[in-house]
Amino acid sequence: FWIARKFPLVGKELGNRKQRVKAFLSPAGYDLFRRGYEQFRNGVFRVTTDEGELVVLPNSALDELRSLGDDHITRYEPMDIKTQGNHTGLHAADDGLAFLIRNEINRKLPMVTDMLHPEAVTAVPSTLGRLPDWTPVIPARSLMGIVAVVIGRVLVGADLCRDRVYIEHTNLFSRTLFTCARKLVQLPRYFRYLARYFMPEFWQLRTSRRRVSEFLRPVIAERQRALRLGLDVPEDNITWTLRRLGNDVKDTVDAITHEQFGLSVSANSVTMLTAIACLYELAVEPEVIKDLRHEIIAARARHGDKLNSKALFEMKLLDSVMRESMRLSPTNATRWMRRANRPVKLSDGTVIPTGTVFRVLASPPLFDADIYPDPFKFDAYRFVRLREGSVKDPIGYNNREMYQFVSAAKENLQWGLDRHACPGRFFAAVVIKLILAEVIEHYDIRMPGGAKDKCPYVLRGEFRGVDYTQPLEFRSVLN
Ligand code: HEM
Repeated sequence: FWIARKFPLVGKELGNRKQRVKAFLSPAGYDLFRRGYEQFRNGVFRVTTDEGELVVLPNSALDELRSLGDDHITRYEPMDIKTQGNHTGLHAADDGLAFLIRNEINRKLPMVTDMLHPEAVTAVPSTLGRLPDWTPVIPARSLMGIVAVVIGRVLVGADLCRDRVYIEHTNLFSRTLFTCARKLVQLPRYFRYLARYFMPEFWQLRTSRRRVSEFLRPVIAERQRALRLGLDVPEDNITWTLRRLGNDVKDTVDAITHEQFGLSVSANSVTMLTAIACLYELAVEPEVIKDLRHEIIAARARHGDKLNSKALFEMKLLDSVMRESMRLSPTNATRWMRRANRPVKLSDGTVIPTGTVFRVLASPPLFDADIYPDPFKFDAYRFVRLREGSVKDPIGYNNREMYQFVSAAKENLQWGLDRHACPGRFFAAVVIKLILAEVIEHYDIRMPGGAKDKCPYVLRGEFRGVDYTQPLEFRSVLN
């Protein structure tokens, strides 16, 4: 609080600290970031949140911040506070996880896509079923399992990724971790070490860890035997990690279980929510669904009835829909949470003192009418036009491909930026495209009763996104 106090407060008129926290947690909270953006454009400001005073830096400061090293501004410490890594064991600076994503998944993306496509083709109809009439579906419930199976295909292989125990504990672990971390931060620091003995969430985390490692142990042992004998082995994370780590079964089971949970925490729910947000937008866009369906069928036909990497790249409308949907549901008003380990001096004279945890304003530029005309409208073709060059590029990038779904840029902080930009975004794009393609090709989607208006967005604190609790209606496309 004492460090943050030197920066101007947005929402001072809302009252004392308690009243400001209450306002932050209402829809008015989100507006504080827009007001800060308009009032201070290139200046630093602060907002009172339920987690304390949040220091917000302008997007323009990134030009200077991005040149500072990890020793100067760190991502890991504030992230570890969020996950309570010292207690839950899940640390942001996880080398194994980053290695797995950058060196295995990303390098083998065409192969990974070929592995995932059949999984999406099976998981979507087996979860949603055949729906001859319009049927209410809450996408968050159905898609969580589908995403876990599809991502699990890369982690634990074709046979295991559909196992109920595996899916249940992977999802349970992610949910429990964040509840556990939220409860821990409410406790006095010295008490947090004792919490593992009495907090039920810790028992759940331990149970999930134990169940998943018991589940993996025989598979890993069998895979090691096959590798020793030079037999053919499936390509998945179990094989990749064994090749990397060698033969120590105990460590390998621990390492793979740990990576498994690390990945599901960073990947499963955020990927699922990004995919689902598109369905809420499309529920009032039947013409766009038709165009997407043509695009999907045509791309598949060009590639021997497969949605491989090339086919996914060719589906520019789907890519545009995903980026436009993510723009309208950015979830967080700020991104790029960092802690200053030494003072940060900005060129306008502002000094961010040592120990300040700050974030960079991310969402107001996404609603800037100078960049995105009619910014609150869902325009499925917006990024198609920007990519193909049929409209002027408002930002003036060197390359129009910067308007792809996966492009990380200062004006699009949804993936972060530079060295810590999400390494999993290429994989996330593949998973989302494969699942959406399968859903869109085989199901019509609409609002309950065919209502013409889409669900209002939820605004609360830093959050802006679709209301994931609301049902949509699905109906099988009859051929
Ligand atoms: C739509 C889905 C996703 C979104 C919106 C997303 C968003 C982000 C963002 C904004 C960051 C940067 C944080 C920062 O700079 O402070 C990040 C980092 C990271 N993401 Fe993702 N992510 C997604 C999917 C995934 C997936 C599927 C994986 C794993 C395969 C993954 C793994 C990671 C990892 C390991 C980091 C840390 C990178 C580092 O510290 O260098 N993410 N993600």
